Amino acid sequence: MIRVDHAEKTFRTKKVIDDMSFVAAEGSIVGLLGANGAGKTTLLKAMAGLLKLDRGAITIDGKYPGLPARAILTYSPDLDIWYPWMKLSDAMRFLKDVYWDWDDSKAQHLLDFLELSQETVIAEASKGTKAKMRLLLALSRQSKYLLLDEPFSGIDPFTRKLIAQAIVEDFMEEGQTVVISTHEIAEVENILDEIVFIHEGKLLLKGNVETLKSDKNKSLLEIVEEVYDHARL
Ligand SMILES: Nc1ncnc2c1ncn2[C@@H]1O[C@H](COP(=O)(O)OP(=O)(O)OP(=O)(O)O)[C@@H](O)[C@H]1O
Repeated sequence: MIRVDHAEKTFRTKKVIDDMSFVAAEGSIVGLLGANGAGKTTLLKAMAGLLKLDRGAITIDGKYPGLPARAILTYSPDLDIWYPWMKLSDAMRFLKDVYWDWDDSKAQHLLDFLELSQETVIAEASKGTKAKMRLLLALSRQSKYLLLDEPFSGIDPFTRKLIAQAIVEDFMEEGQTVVISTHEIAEVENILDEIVFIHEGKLLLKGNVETLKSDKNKSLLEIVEEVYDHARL
């Protein structure tokens, strides 16, 4: 379980995470939703141990982010982290050398499904292809916790839906917990179990997607838009 407990983070004078608390239960897919600048990446980085909170705490199965939790968590950032000369095969080899949970057969399956070539130089690939490569590199590890920052950004809407569904049906590990930050609410609402909707660092709405939808008799996008409009008044 990932537990976020009264998390706070300020950059210079701006509070970008403000007294945030929620839980990502084991085996669930949680959508971290919010407009540009809401604080999604900051929160994911704090979960991954890449930045320190000013107040509050995050734990992953009771362990603090960073080194203690690294063996059970994969963080896939929304940017290129590879050297410009690296081919997809170089990045795959690197991760295989570093992580014991790299799964060769899953990587091969993902190469076929996402129609990727190992020979492609990552820096030279299109935006959509880079996004698919990031997904392959993240999903080929069998880690218990998976943090995906904007995994569908740059992928066309038709393919997005297909990939989102495949993540759940074909590529998720048993009991794996996935946190996905995204703006693409309509395309992913079918795969999400829970949502955490944030705005300017504050938590506006959290809950089970099916319960929220049946309580309000609306789509997830409509519910989130309503809450967002209300918060901006
Ligand atoms: N290192 C930093 N120094 C100063 N401010 C920062 C830093 N990183 C993020 N911020 C600010 O924190 C706020 C939240 O940024 P964050 O990247 O977490 O938002 P986001 O929800 O991921 O946005 P987007 O959807 O546009 O990617 C923004 O106002 C951003 O400018």
